[in-house]
Amino acid sequence: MKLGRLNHIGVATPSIEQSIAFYRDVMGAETVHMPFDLPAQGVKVCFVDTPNTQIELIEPLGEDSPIHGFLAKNPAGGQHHVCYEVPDIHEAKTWFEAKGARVLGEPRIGAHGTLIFFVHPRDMGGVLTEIMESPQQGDEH
Ligand SMILES: CC[C@H](C(=O)O)C(=O)SCCNC(=O)CCNC(=O)[C@H](O)C(C)(C)COP(=O)(O)OP(=O)(O)OC[C@H]1O[C@@H](n2cnc3c(N)ncnc32)[C@H](O)[C@@H]1OP(=O)(O)O
Ligand SMILES: [Co+2]
Repeated sequence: MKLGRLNHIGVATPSIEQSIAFYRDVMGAETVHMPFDLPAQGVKVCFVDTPNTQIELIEPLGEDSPIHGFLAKNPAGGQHHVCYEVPDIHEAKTWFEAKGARVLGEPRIGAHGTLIFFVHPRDMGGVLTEIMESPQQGDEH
C-alpha cells in the first residue's frame, strides 16, 4: 500500500460554531462548508477548505459519540485524527490487519460519502488514523 493524499485533519471541538468563527476570523478560511449531522457516526461535522486539504471540525452528537472521551480529556478540543485516501478500502483493511494494527470495526460510510475505517492510535505512533476510500474522480474533495 502507498501513502495516499491527506484528505483531512480531524479537529474535535465542543462547539462547531465557535471553531468556525476561529477558522474564518483568525485563520482566514475562505470556504467553510455547511455543518451537517452524521448520527450514525455520533458527530456533527463541518469541513473547512485549505488550499491542499481540509480541516474536519467534529462536535459530539448524541450520548454515544466516540469523541466524548477525547473532549473529557481535552475540554477545549484539539487535533483528533488524520485521514488518508486509498484506492481500495478493503485492500487497505487487509494491509493494516496484516501489519498487526487494530482496525476499529468494519468499513462504514464516512463524512465524504465513501467507505472509511479507523486504526487504533496505539498502533499508529499515537495518531488516530482514518483511512478513506478516494471519492470518484470529479467528486468535490
Ligand atoms: C466517520 C465520520 C468522520 C469522517 O471523517 O468520515 C470522522 O472522522 S468521525 C471521528 C470520530 N470517530 C472516531 O474517532 C471513531 C474511532 N475512534 C474510536 O473508536 C475511539 O475514539 C478510540 C478507540 C480511538 C479511543 O477510545 P476512547 O476515546 O474511549 O479512549 P481510550 O481511553 O479508550 O483511549 C485508548 C488510548 O488511545 C488514546 N487515544 C484516544 N483517542 C485518541 C486520539 N484521538 N488520538 C490519539 N490517541 C488517542 C488514549 O489516550 C489512550 O491511550 P493510552 O496510552 O492507553 O492512555
Ligand atoms: Co474524519
